[in-house]
Amino acid sequence: MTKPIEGFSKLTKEEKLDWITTNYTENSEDAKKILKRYWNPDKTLQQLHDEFIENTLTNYYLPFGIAPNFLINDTLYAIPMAIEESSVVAAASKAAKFWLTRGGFKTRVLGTQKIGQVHFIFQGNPQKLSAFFEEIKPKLYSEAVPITKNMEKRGGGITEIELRNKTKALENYYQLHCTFETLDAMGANFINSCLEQFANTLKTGAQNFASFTKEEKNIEVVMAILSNYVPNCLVRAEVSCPVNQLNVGGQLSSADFAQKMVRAVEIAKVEPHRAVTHNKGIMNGIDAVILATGNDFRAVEAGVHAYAAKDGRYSSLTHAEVKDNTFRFWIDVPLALGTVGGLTSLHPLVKLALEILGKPSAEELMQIVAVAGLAQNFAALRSLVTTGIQEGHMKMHLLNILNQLGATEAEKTRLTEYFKKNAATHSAVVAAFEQLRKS
Ligand SMILES: CC(C)(COP(=O)([O-])OP(=O)([O-])OC[C@H]1O[C@@H](n2cnc3c(N)ncnc32)[C@H](O)[C@@H]1OP(=O)([O-])[O-])[C@@H](O)C(=O)NCCC(=O)NCCSC(=O)C[C@@](C)(O)CC(=O)[O-]
Ligand SMILES: NC(=O)C1=CN([C@@H]2O[C@H](COP(=O)(O)OP(=O)(O)OC[C@H]3O[C@@H](n4cnc5c(N)ncnc54)[C@H](O)[C@@H]3O)[C@@H](O)[C@H]2O)C=CC1
Repeated sequence: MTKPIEGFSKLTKEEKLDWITTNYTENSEDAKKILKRYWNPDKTLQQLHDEFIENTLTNYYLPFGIAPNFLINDTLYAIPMAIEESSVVAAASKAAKFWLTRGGFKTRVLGTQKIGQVHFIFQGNPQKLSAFFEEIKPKLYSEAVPITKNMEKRGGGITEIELRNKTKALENYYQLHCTFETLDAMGANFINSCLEQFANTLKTGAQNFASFTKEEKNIEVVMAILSNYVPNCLVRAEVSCPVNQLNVGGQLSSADFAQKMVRAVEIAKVEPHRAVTHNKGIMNGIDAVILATGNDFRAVEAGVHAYAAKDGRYSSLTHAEVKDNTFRFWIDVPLALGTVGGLTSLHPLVKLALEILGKPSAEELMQIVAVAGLAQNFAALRSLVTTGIQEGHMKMHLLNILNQLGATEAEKTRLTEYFKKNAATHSAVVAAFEQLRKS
């Protein structure tokens, strides 16, 4: 059995490779070859990537693709997407092309408020705590000035600090609930630094607050951390057109298609099992742009799903209606994004993705990302209510299956042709491949 290792973090990269491949793989030399194949020959670039995280062994590639033809507020964008799943980029591109001739996407930022909290335990009189809070509130701001002064110069900073009594939820639990404007930064580090300063001011201030008893002076700060639930850092993206312009081909009339789209959204609104998949489809688009632009997809995912459940039941992030013969389809989504900070100026591909997008501000990026989510949902629903999802998805997935089977280039060409006219299920692809090899 492999023994635990002390000091792994201190080993060199080669030593780490030796240890992991010797102890956890069947063929150490083969495993090392795989890991090293992904090293970048440019040593400086490789070192940059090594230093993004800890204990780096190699790089993990994701395809970086482009979905063109996105008309957003009358500007044409080509949207970079980093994702492993086939058909997502094609679906986004198809939806962009569809709406290009129908007025494009309209977007607006509904808010940019970020949130952070100092969670603390206070055993004592709540009125005295309120009086104490009013007294130290100016100090909370002033002692944070070394952290906030540059952000304030840019027009951002701390926007509010509130004392919240949470003792009904948990005995003696209070919080400083704080809001921030972090402009083009996602803001995690800025907010956390401010919160840790607030925590110090709070604890020190309590020790010196004359009307507190000895016990009341001992405020216990449990933690100080930003919240990834940002319902007021919100963006709306929408499309609309007269129903008779919704011609999607096939048997379905434009009116029936519009009606089915609305029904599909209504089902996702009331049925959590469907809502989760519906929103997964939206996140196909959102995450891909978040990754390509070096943003924090875990933060976005956590916040988006909390928002989808804000009314007490997990529900659709998109909405659809037919009113006065107009089909309208829109999304409201919370997105705390950065176009400065984090990886944005470090990762060469991230910098390039932002350049392709016209070096957007964080607000502009919020709008682009929301559009990617909406487009993805439109494409998926369009397939679901017409041909079914498998036709298009399997068409795109075909090459993955053929690669798994070890098909040659000539075999891939023959089989791609064949599956233009035949339904591509996994078993059908395997059968056609085997047949081709026999013939
Ligand atoms: C897959 C398509 C686009 C095929 O659609 P199609 O009609 O067969 O495509 P087409 O060959 O007629 O081409 C039309 C346009 O689609 C795009 N397109 C088409 N093919 C490509 C390609 N190879 N590479 C790049 N772009 C492509 C491209 O914009 C192209 O225009 P052009 O470039 O020719 O001017 C369509 O069937 C579709 O949109 N399907 C939906 C796919 C989807 O949603 N995939 C996500 C994965 S499934 C999932 O995870 C989520 C889900 C579905 O469960 C969510 C939910 O349930 O709500
Ligand atoms: N729970 C979470 O989501 C957490 C996330 N993180 C990570 O924190 C990182 C993001 O933190 P940030 O503070 O955004 O990045 P950061 O620490 O790189 O800071 C960005 C800084 O850029 C400066 N700046 C320059 N021009 C600006 C402009 N126009 N607008 C605003 N600021 C400008 C500001 O000083 C700002 O604080 C991400 O990598 C994220 O993964 C870290 C801790 C927790």
